[in-house]
Parts: sequence; structure tokens; C-alpha cells
Amino acid sequence: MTSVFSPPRPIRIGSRKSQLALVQTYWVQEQLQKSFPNITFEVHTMSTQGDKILDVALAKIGDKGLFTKELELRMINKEIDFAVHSLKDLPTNLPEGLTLAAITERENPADAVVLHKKHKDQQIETLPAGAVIGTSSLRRLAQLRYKFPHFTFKDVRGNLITRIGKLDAGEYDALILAVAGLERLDMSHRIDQILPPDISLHAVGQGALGIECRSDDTEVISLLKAIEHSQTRDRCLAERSFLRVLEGGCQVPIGVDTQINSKELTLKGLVASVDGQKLVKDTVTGTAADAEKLGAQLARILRQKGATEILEQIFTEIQRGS
Ligand SMILES: NCc1[nH]cc(CCC(=O)O)c1CC(=O)O
Repeated sequence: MTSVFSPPRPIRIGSRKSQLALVQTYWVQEQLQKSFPNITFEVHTMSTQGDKILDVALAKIGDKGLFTKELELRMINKEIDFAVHSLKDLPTNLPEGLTLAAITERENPADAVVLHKKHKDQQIETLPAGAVIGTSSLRRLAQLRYKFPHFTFKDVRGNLITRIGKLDAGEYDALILAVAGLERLDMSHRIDQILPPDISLHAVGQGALGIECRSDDTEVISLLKAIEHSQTRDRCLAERSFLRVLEGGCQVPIGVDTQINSKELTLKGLVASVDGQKLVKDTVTGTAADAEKLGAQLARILRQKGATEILEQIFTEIQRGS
């Protein structure tokens, strides 16, 4: 029998070891600590597969959950109680026994351009033909190739600090990175341009944190609800439902943009081919309470407009290893 005098159990938070993951995890820890001063929240760090495989282009690994699997195993084994993820790295279908318990308030979800200093005061529109643009995301690649076919695109891996080091060393003319990551790492001063939706729709869940825990852990779930941001949650549920119905992982060229005005949710989405030749997009609007239905509806509209063919071609290419 639990005595009323027994202290509450310490809650163990799992995190990747990258600087960004740690900043995000410590932020969640601090928010929870403020809401629940009598509970101890401990951070347990670990490397994930995605942190270890640094020499292969992410798109070619094609494995969903690269950054989340180890943390999920530890949760299932009850070694940790919940895990903090960049929501965009969290697959849309979670393993049995785990749930997306809370989504925190989103930072600016857009993509940013970080320029080499020799291009200071330029914009992506004014970079010279042949400029080398670094990105490891097929979504950014496909959309930018569609708009700017005269650039050269080159993969870039490693954490944010490593990537910026490669830019400064002259390996690239510009990088495309998430605004949110740069802000969280106190590198907003490196943002030269924020890409508007007509140049780049952001990734599903970008800029938000997703907190995953065991589905049957009602105690932890109720703690996590205290730091949930309901508008971000509605927007991200619509985005994730769109991605789930299209059956795309984080590594396919699928972009979104969402807005909420009073209770009305607008979801814009696109699917593009990696060569930048084909791009289909559309927008749906409805009540935020129907977030997931709206996402599924937009996915069906885009399939009718040709998204199925674009995605099938990408999966065939990935399987062929090209
Ligand atoms: N896939 C890597 C990743 N995962 C989350 C972020 C940034 C933070 C966020 O989008 O929430 C980044 C870096 C980037 O895309 O530039």
C-alpha cells in the first residue's frame, strides 16, 4: 500500500545528447519543475542511431524513427518515463504502448537561410547561379530546386554547430536550417532570411516539441498535460495526420503551413518531386476540433492531384539506392 507520506516517485526524462536535444529537454524539465515543485525530474541522456550514422545521407537511410527508437525502447523497458523529441523527428505512428502525451508551444516553424559571410546582405533570390546550397532534407531540396533550378545542392550532415562550421569554412554558399533550432541554440544572429511559405513550406511538426510516454502511465500523462499548448497541438495534429495519410516519413518532400484564427484551422500542404520538376499543393480550412480530419482530407486532395505518383517514384528511387 502506498502511504500518503511516501515522496512522489522521481520522474526520469530521456534525451538525445545533441546540444539541441539537451536544450529542449532542460527547457521541458524546467517548465515541469515550476508546475510541480515537489516532484524530482531527472534527465538521462543517450546516443541514438541517428547520432551515430553521420556519413550517410539521411534520405538514403530511409529509416523512420532513427532519432527516437532507443529512447522508445528505454520507455517500454521502464528505464525512463518520458522522452522529449523535436516533434518533426517523431514518426507519425508510434510503437504500441507509447503515446504522444503533449505538444509544447511552437517556435517559429519556418526554414531559415544562413549565408556565408561573402554573401552578406544577399537573399536567396540574389545568390549567383551555381551557388552551393547545403541541406540534408529532401523537402527543402525539392522546393528550392523547383524555385531555383540554377543552384547546386549539396548534402550536409552533423549537428547544427558542425553544419555552420562547414558553411563558415567555405564548403557552402548558404545553408537552409530550421529557425527554431537556431533560436534554441542562441544562434538567431546567424539567420539572414526567413523563408516565406511560397518558397518553402516547413516540415510537419517543425518548431514544436513532442513528449512521448507510456500510454498506461496516467500519472505522467497528467503531469505533461500541464505544459501542453493547445493551439500548437491542434496545428500539429492536422499536420501529422496529413503526413500519416500520405504515408510519408520525415524524409520525403512533404511541406506544410498551418494557421489558427479563433477556432478555424487552415492547413496548407505540398508534395514535390526531388528533381524539383513536379509540385502539387492545396489548402483546407475547417474547425480546429477536426484537426486530424482536415489533415486526412488534404492528403486525399493531393493524392488526386498527383501526389501518389510523386511519392511512388521517390520510394522506388530510395529502394534502388540511387
Ligand atoms: N532533423 C534535424 C532537426 N530536428 C529538429 C531540428 C530543429 C528544431 C525543430 O525543427 O523543431 C533540426 C535541425 C534542422 O532541421 O535544421
